[in-house]
Amino acid sequence: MKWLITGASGLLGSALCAELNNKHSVAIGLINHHKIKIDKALIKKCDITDKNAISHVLESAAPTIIIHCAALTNIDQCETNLNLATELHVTAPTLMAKWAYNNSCKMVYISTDHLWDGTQKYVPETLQPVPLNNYAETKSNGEQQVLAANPKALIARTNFYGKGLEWRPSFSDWIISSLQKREDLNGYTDIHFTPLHRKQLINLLLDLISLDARGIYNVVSSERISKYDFIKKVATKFGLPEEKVKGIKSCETKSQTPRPKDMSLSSQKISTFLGRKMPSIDEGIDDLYTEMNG
Ligand SMILES: NC(=O)C1=CN([C@@H]2O[C@H](COP(=O)(O)OP(=O)(O)OC[C@H]3O[C@@H](n4cnc5c(N)ncnc54)[C@H](OP(=O)(O)O)[C@@H]3O)[C@@H](O)[C@H]2O)C=CC1
Ligand SMILES: Cc1cn([C@H]2C[C@H](O)[C@@H](COP(=O)(O)OP(=O)(O)O[C@H]3O[C@@H](C)C(=O)[C@@H](O)[C@H]3O)O2)c(=O)[nH]c1=O
Repeated sequence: MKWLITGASGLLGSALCAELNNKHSVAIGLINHHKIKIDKALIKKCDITDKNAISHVLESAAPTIIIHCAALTNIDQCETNLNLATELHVTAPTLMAKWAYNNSCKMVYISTDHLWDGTQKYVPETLQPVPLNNYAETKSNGEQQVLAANPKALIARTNFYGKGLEWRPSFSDWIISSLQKREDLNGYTDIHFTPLHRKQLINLLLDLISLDARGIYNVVSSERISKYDFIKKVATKFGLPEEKVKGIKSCETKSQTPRPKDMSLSSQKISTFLGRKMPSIDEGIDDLYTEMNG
């Protein structure tokens, strides 16, 4: 199999390329501004807002699977640069999805838990998105257009953490480095999510792909947790000063961009499809501990 991973210099894409190499597949990773070396992966620079550049890569690489991880993940920047968010979340993946459909290639679109107004918990795949911001709006449009162009595509809605990159610290890096420096941390008690450790996410994605899953799947943990409780759990596991973590309501900090409060997704569909329960929060944090200390 020949894999094409967009966003190979990002949190998910870099780890995916590394994992695929462990499994003896050919992985081509696309980057834009940040150079990265990944053992045995072929890394190419390609600005995916350039349609000709994408078409050239697709024709010359001829992948059998595309995993679209590239995105504008800074939510505030999506508010000020709707065009770029639309290019990355809608236009480029739709072009890839069409190519994939015509060339017997599997298309996978990585989506998010950010698509609703945050008033419901454990949201199932069937609930119509209610986007609160440009990030959510463009990711939701991207899902729809990719599926319209390619009904065999897989859309994976997720939220994940894990060791970050020099230029891209992750949510868990933020927690660990702040507490290591004994800085105070404000953890939101009113924002809930169902995150996975990135390694778990990658294993689940590979399982879904091997079974040719199509349509929308939530790829999330089995448990919902507040950001505050998650931060406290990480602190406990890593032996960091828990007393530095303060519980606050998200409205107590100034955020320019509206964000959903409850982002928890239901894991029922994927559990039924794969025939197993999704990981718990503690299992994910154990994996984080192994990753950071292994
Ligand atoms: N991180 C998270 O907490 C969550 C992420 N997601 C989704 O998961 C996916 C992966 O996210 P994550 O790994 O965090 O993303 P990152 O922000 O870590 O990485 C973004 C990637 O997109 C690439 N990129 C940006 N602009 C372009 C461009 N014009 N042309 C080519 N590549 C470009 C970047 O390349 P470069 O740096 O080289 O410019 C980088 O490799 C995304 O679809 C995101 O929406 C969903 C839920 C939570
Ligand atoms: C969670 C949290 C964040 N913060 C701060 C840190 C950070 O700079 C800012 C935004 O936090 P987050 O990065 O968690 O939130 P956000 O930017 O909303 O992260 C999102 O990323 C994208 C890509 C997604 O797809 C989402 O689902 C979501 O995880 O708020 C706190 O002060 N306390 C907290 O408890």
